[in-house]
Amino acid sequence: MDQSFSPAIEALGLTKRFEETVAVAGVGLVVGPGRVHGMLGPNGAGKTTLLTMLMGLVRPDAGTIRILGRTRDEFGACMLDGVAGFVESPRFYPYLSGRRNLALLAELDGGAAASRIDEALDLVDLREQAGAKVGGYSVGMRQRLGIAAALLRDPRLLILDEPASGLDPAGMRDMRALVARLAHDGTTVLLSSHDMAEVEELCDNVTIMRRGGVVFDGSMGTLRQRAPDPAFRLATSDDERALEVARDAPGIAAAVAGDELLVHAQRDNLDGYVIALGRADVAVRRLDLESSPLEALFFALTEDEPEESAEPAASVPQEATR
Ligand SMILES: Nc1ncnc2c1ncn2[C@@H]1O[C@H](COP(=O)(O)OP(=O)(O)OP(=O)(O)O)[C@@H](O)[C@H]1O
Repeated sequence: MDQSFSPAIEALGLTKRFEETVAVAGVGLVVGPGRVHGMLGPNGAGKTTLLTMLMGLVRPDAGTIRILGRTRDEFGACMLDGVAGFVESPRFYPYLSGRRNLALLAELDGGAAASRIDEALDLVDLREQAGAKVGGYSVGMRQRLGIAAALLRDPRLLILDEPASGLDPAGMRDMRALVARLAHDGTTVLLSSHDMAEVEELCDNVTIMRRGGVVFDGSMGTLRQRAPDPAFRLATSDDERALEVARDAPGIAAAVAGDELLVHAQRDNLDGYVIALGRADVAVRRLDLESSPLEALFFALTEDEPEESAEPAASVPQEATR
C-alpha cells in the first residue's frame, strides 16, 4: 500500500475503564496523513485518556490502534518511532536551561536528535531564551519548549494535549501559528482542546467527545452544515413591540430571556430585523453575539439532558476522515 495515503492514526473500538468509570467507550478514530485533527469535548469527556492510549502510554482494555500503519507490537523496541507530543503539560527540570533540558532528552532519544536542537528552538521561537532556566519560563514558553522537545524526534505525527491551555491571548496566537506552520510543513497533528474557536481555526477534521463516546466525527465543513443559526442577545426600548416585529420578520426566532431578548437568526435576516425595528420606532440598545453557530452546536452535542441516563454515548464515527 502507498504509505503516504495510509492513515496516520487508525483506532477501532478503544475502551478504557478506571474502576467504575468508563473513560473511553468503544471509540473509533481515523486521522489522515498531513491533517490537523481536533479532539474536542468538555472536562472529563475522555480526550486525555484517548491520547495517552494513542501515544502508547496506557494500554486500552479493548480495541486496536494502528499508528503510522503499525500496531504497538510492530513498533517493537523503537517505541512509536515517528510519533511525538505531550499529554497534560510537558515536564522539564526547572533548574536547568531550556537547551540543557532538550540536550538531555536528545541523549535519551539518541540518533540525530541532538543535531536538531537549534532547529527545534528556532521553530518554536525560543532560541534567544534557550540559555535561561526553565523555572523562569512563562506557561507559553514551557508549552513551546514541549513542542520543541517533540520536534527533536522529527515526528510525522504530533499529538498535543491542549497545547494552548493556560496561555494568554498572545501566547495562544503564537501557539496556533506554530501548529499551523508544522501542519503546513507536512506533520500530521492531533490536538485536544476545549475551545471550538481554536479547533475551527486550526483543524481540518474534528472528533467531539462526550462521556467517553463520540458524538461527532467528521470535517469542519460537515460540522458547519449541521450548526444552527447563531444566537444574539438583544436589548431594545420596547421588547413587546420587538417580539411582534419578530413574528413578521423572515428567518427570525425571538424569545424573552431575562430582561433581554434572545434572537436566533442568520446575519442577513438579522439585518432585516434590525431595520424593521427602526421602522417600528423600536430602538436597539444592545446587540451581542451570544454563541457562534459552532459553539451552539458544541453545547447542544455535549451538554447533558436532565433526564438522560449516565451510560456513555455510543461511538461510531459518522464520517471517516481521509
Ligand atoms: N488515572 C485515572 N484514574 C481514575 N479515573 C480517571 C483516570 N484518568 C481519567 N479518569 C477519569 O476518566 C474520565 C475521562 O478523563 P479524561 O482526563 O480522559 O477527560 P478529558 O476529556 O481529557 O478531560 P479534561 O478536559 O478535564 O482534561 C474522567 O471521568 C476522569 O475522572
